[in-house]
Amino acid sequence: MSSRGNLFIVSAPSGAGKSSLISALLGDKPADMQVSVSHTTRQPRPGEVNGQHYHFVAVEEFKQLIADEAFFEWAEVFGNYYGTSRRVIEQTLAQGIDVFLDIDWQGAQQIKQQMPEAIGIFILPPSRDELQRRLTGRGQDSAEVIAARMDKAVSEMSHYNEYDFVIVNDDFEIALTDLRAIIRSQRLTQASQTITHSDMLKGLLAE
Ligand SMILES: Nc1nc2c(ncn2[C@@H]2O[C@H](COP(=O)(O)OP(=O)(O)O)[C@@H](O)[C@H]2O)c(=O)[nH]1
Ligand SMILES: Nc1ncnc2c1ncn2[C@@H]1O[C@H](COP(=O)(O)OP(=O)(O)O)[C@@H](O)[C@H]1O
Repeated sequence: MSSRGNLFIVSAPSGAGKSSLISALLGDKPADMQVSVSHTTRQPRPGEVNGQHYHFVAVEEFKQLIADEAFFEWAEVFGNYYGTSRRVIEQTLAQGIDVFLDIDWQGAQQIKQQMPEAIGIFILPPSRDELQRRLTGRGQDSAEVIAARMDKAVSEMSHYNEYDFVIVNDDFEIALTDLRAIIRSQRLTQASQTITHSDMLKGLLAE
């Protein structure tokens, strides 16, 4: 008997390292974890693949998906729309696979309202200076976009206390170990396991 997967929400200010952490976590494609691929109306960055990093869609298409109630949650971030497909999440969780949502605090609030058992994880950078360095070092955005992202970072970070867990991504390997520990501990909760109904437990507790 397989149990339902856990839903993990991972949020952070842009540049804090959440994509890197999620990629490292799912690097060798474990069968029991998947990252949700969002829809967005923003332009792809160099190297981004449609259907892999995001489903890149036009504004009209996104609005139609909203009207069709196709999204579990959606939000406007940096002037673009982003949304999480409801059907894919439901199907994946039903297969017993854990799902990771890389979404902002607005989306996290919507998910928590609909699914309070979802686990919220917030990633913080060690300092503002380091955040600026990482955004610049990534080399994917113009100076103007980076300045806008830095402005947004402070308001984004003010939502850290709405999450169940907070990870400071200073040393990458430590942050990754912390992330793995959260997932592991969540899988060991009774609610995540079918252990209470298992033959093993019946055998252990039999009079
Ligand atoms: N609410 C919501 N936010 C999303 C979704 N997908 C991505 N985001 C957030 O949108 C913000 C911008 O993402 P992106 O353009 O990829 O830039 P990045 O933050 O530099 O990786 C980040 O905070 C993401 O977590 C989504 O489906 N829903
Ligand atoms: N712990 C870390 N120390 C130094 N650089 C990091 C660390 N974590 C991530 N980075 C780098 O910072 C940049 C932003 O990381 P990224 O994962 O794209 O952030 P986000 O998805 O949160 O926007 C990338 O160039 C990444 O390699």
